[in-house]
Amino acid sequence: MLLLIDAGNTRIKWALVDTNQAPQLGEWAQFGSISHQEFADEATPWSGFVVQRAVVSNVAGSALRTQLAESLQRQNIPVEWLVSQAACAGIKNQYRDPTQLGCDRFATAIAAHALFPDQAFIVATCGTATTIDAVTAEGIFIGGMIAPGLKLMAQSLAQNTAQLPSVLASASMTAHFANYTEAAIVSGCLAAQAGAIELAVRNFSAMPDLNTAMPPLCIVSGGAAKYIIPSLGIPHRSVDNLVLIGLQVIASC
Ligand SMILES: Nc1ncnc2c1ncn2[C@@H]1O[C@H](COP(=O)(O)OP(=O)(O)O)[C@@H](O)[C@H]1O
Ligand SMILES: CC(C)(COP(=O)(O)O)[C@@H](O)C(=O)NCCC(=O)O
Ligand SMILES: [K+]
Repeated sequence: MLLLIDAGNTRIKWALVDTNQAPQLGEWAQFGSISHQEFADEATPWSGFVVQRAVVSNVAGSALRTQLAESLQRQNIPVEWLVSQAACAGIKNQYRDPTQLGCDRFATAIAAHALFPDQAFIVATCGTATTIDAVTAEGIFIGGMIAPGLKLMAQSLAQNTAQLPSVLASASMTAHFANYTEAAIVSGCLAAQAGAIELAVRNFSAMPDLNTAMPPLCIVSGGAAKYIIPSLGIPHRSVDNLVLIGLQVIASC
């Protein structure tokens, strides 16, 4: 089995790929996610399987990297740590320093380019942070935007004001003119998230040298996507676990 791990700043997503079955992208034998705390408490849901190698995207810092390295070493699983590069799997990374690009964003772009070849797209990953990245039909990663994630936005209001409570979104809530505080907070955060995504698509569509007749796709992923999508007023595709799909592409290179 090939183990794919996407260690984000809130959750660790994982998937097991049975490479003997020549699976399609996203066709996994097992997959799931655990919190950092669950992982710290020794939860390794992949440990019941025979794993030949692991490919890991870690953007959650060196302490988690050490925990992951030690855990995988205890299980005798060799690890390949993803580092963003200038080019890989059809993506040309135009970050000023290519290695500075979050490897989760790099893997996400690789995944979306593999799933939607010859398509320009904006890919929004709504996680701890919300990243919104632009990739041309030729696979050029132009660059992107980083904003606080939905939960971070709402928490920052609660932590930095005297009267605002801590609230979480629910999938039934959308950005609207709310008439009570909790809904007004969620609405404002949803409007900021959805508005940023819509602005990115609008601006990317207006770029003169996109040289494609097709308008860019809008692809949305990440743990908070289900809360933000109902407020999106533009055509979009919801695709989960793009980082893991990107790791699956990279592992097969
Ligand atoms: N009920 C909720 N309300 C708002 N945001 C939520 C809620 N549940 C999950 N989230 C969002 O999903 C994020 C986790 O999604 P994930 O893509 O796994 O993040 P990461 O990759 O940064 O670890 C949380 O940080 C939070 O922003
Ligand atoms: C922006 C991120 C924190 C997003 O991580 P996540 O929200 O998935 O935990 C991560 O992509 C990152 O650490 N990037 C490095 C800086 C950059 O991409 O420019
Ligand atoms: K992420």
